[in-house]
Amino acid sequence: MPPKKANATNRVTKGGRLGHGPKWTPFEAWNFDRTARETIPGATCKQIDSFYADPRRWNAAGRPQRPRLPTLPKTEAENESACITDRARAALAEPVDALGVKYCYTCFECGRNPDDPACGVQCYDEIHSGGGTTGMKTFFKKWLEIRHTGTADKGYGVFVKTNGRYEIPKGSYLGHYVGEIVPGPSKNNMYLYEPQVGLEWDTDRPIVDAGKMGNWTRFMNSSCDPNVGEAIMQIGKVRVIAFFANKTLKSGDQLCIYYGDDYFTGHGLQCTCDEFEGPHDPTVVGAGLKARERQQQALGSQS
Ligand SMILES: C[S@@+](CC[C@H](N)C(=O)[O-])C[C@H]1O[C@@H](n2cnc3c(N)ncnc32)[C@H](O)[C@@H]1O
Repeated sequence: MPPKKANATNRVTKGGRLGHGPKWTPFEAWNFDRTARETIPGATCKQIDSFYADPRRWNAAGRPQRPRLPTLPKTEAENESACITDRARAALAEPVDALGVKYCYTCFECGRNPDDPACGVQCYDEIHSGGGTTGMKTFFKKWLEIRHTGTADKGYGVFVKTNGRYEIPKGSYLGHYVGEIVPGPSKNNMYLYEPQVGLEWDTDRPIVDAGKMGNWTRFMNSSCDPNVGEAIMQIGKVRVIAFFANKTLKSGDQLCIYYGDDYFTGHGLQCTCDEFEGPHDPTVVGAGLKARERQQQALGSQS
């Protein structure tokens, strides 16, 4: 029998699945003039709404496979058995990190501390299903859109819908960064985030890589005066990088975070945000500083 021809195009269909991975749903965006919708070209990136860990990547890195994150435990009973190892459970039960810093993340849904047994995976489900108090899927569809910024360097960005009738108040929870949880150190790309997320084990920090799969937050560009701040927080048992409005967001505003001092120089790039004329290094006097001040204010106002 002749060998089967590998054909990537017919293996992946819209609405189907890529291997055992998440659902294949390419991102769509408005063009710059907002006259046409386009599927983001060249995007191998799939839309997902929770973390995904590919066992093959963990195997390749010689690491034991720990969490099965694509399907979060649905019940507390399941939570106790298959999905979370004893070690990770212990880490979660003891809300102190290796440096002795007390975690003080509170759950979005129930407002409880992560070590409170009453805060469970149902909280995470609520947020994603559009239930509960936040309904993130609905929120994005209603208020935000991905649109081309009109410049090749910045590519696509996230904007408050131009036809929105309301403003998004300062302090609003906007969403959180999801992607593939990969064993660190990961092959560098433009979409890596390196917090402690979800479960922690050994001394390795899992990295959230939104290069191949992620949600709309991966399209947020960087600004030296960001209107979106981030904080590590907790939804049920899952630790997340959550985004908040630093200021009131109005129709047409682009949502921007600050990528940090090292991002642009680290990638051999320059920032071209609207805050400063022409390409610039955010660490030059005033730029990175302003972003940090704004970030501090945002974090301060949450505690
Ligand atoms: C996380 S992605 C953001 C989404 C991206 N614009 C896209 O179309 O996929 C990061 C990349 O966006 C571009 N970018 C984001 N903010 C920028 C800025 N202030 N100046 C220049 N390029 C920026 C850079 O190419 C960067 O590597």
